[in-house]
Amino acid sequence: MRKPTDPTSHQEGPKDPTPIPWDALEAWEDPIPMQDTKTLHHMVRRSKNTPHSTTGPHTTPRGTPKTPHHARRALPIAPRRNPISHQEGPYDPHGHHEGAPKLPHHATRDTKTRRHTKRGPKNAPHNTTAAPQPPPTGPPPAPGPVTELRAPKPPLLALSPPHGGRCGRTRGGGAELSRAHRPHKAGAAHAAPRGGGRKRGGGSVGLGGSRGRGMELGWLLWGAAVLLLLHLLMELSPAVNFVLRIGFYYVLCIVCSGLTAPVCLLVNGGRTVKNMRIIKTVVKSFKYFFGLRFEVKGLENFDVEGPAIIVSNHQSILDMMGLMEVLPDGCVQVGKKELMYAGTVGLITYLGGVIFINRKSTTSAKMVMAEVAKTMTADNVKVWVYPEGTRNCTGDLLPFKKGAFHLAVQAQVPVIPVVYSSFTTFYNPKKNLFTSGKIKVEVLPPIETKGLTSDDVSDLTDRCYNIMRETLFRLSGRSGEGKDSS
Ligand SMILES: CCCCC/C=C\C/C=C\CCCCCCCC(=O)SCCNC(=O)CCNC(=O)[C@H](O)C(C)(C)COP(=O)(O)OP(=O)(O)OC[C@H]1O[C@@H](n2cnc3c(N)ncnc32)[C@H](O)[C@@H]1OP(=O)(O)O
Ligand SMILES: CCCCCCCC/C=C\CCCCCCCC(=O)OC[C@@H](O)COP(=O)(O)O
Repeated sequence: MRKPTDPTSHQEGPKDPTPIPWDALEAWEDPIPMQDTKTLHHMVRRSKNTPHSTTGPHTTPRGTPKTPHHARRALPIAPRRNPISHQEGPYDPHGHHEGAPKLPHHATRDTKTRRHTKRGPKNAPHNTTAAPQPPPTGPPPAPGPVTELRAPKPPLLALSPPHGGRCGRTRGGGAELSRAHRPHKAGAAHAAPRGGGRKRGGGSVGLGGSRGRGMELGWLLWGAAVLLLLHLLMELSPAVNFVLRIGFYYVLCIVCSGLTAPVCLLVNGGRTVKNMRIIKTVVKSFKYFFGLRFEVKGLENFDVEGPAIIVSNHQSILDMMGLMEVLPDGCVQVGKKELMYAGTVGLITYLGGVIFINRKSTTSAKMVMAEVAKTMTADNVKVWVYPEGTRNCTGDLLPFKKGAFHLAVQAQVPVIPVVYSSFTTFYNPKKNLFTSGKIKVEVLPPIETKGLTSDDVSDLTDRCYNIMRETLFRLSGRSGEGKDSS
């Protein structure tokens, strides 16, 4: 591993190739990826250094990429290769699954079918208890060695393979379970409680349908009454309206993230910017729930050759909808690292390749940004930064932080400003205002940074700020304002 002699030298601009400050990056806390990549790193080291490991060959999954864990943490945006050490060979997220711990699937089946053993053959080959088992379908599963059962958890990138592996086994297991249930249903129907039989498999027709229909009607009426009450409360109280609408947005984000994460894992195999396409498709439907409309101009300005830094104003958590409305392909966002802990939302942002920064540590944030500057060109990604650094729903811009502009100058890539009109007419948490509304979005022409150095960053920041502020006021119907600001 390459070690720098001067960990602060990354600030010196593009002409001075920056050594990666490995030590400081190691110190950067990043629990979700760290946990997994540490395991990975540990496994890689052990397999390299101790080929005759006492824990056996299964402790290191075959196909594990030989990648420094901090490197993958910084910008793991290219799906099949190590985003920093590009020379280190192809990165195959699916490779882990070959070595993933394999539970002998009869273990799962045994616990679930023990109740139905009367119909099984007396000498079921894999049964270790006194009770016989139902006949196995297909070849009898071979229990793995103890070391397999104790193999370390595979890294997050290997949670769910796109082909075979766990998916295949799960399907098989499911089929056997349903077969195992059949004799139970047929033979013990008389012992089942009445309600249970009725609820499953369309039993309501045969078993007192009118009472079942009455209950269903009751539930429907209750549901309708609750909805009506909520509607009335929302009409009468702006606070209730706000809480319910924003609460619904949270629930939507959490639920959709939870549902989308497995899809991302199955389709793309792990953390990759490609997942953003899937996330975008889902999030683009959210606006219909809230009566929001977007009027977008200037999308052609995204068509720059190669990577770029996109900067935009940040008004609310609702910005996710606006972001996904225009997000170009191959673009990741810079986000605060606290997002990682937001349950399923944290998972989906992680899978989408969001670059997490620690706002409480300037040094750490700057180092992550410097790392991104190096890798974004090689990986050909665009990086979306909110230069205000926090949400601001006042209808104006906060002063810009300079991280995005340092990044652009270091990578010598253009800055593309994107401006969203003010939300204040339809969204204001202080006034409990959240109604439907129209948002105007304008993608402005790219600002070149070729030949600029770190000395030019302040000017670049001011230039961008002024253009964006002027545009914000124009889009928000406050023309004439903001022209003289600096
Ligand atoms: C399927 C259903 C899904 C449901 C929906 C769920 C999810 C959607 C999925 C994905 C979307 C995710 C979107 C995530 C969006 C998240 C948004 C945010 O989190 S915004 C907050 C985080 N972002 C930022 O803060 C970026 C802006 N900040 C900066 O750029 C900062 O500069 C910084 C790099 C963070 C550092 O900030 P800090 O306050 O610590 O320092 P200063 O800015 O004051 O800088 C100090 C000093 O250093 C110089 N500097 C800054 N950066 C650099 C650099 N890279 N290199 C060199 N020098 C640097 C700076 O100029 C200052 O010096 P001086 O004063 O002399 O100029
Ligand atoms: C197990 C823990 C469960 C935690 C529950 C999770 C709660 C969060 C769930 C859904 C919220 C959806 C948010 C979508 C992403 C929003 C990104 C965003 O806009 O973050 C704000 C950040 O830019 C600036 O933060 P601050 O203004 O500085 O603050």
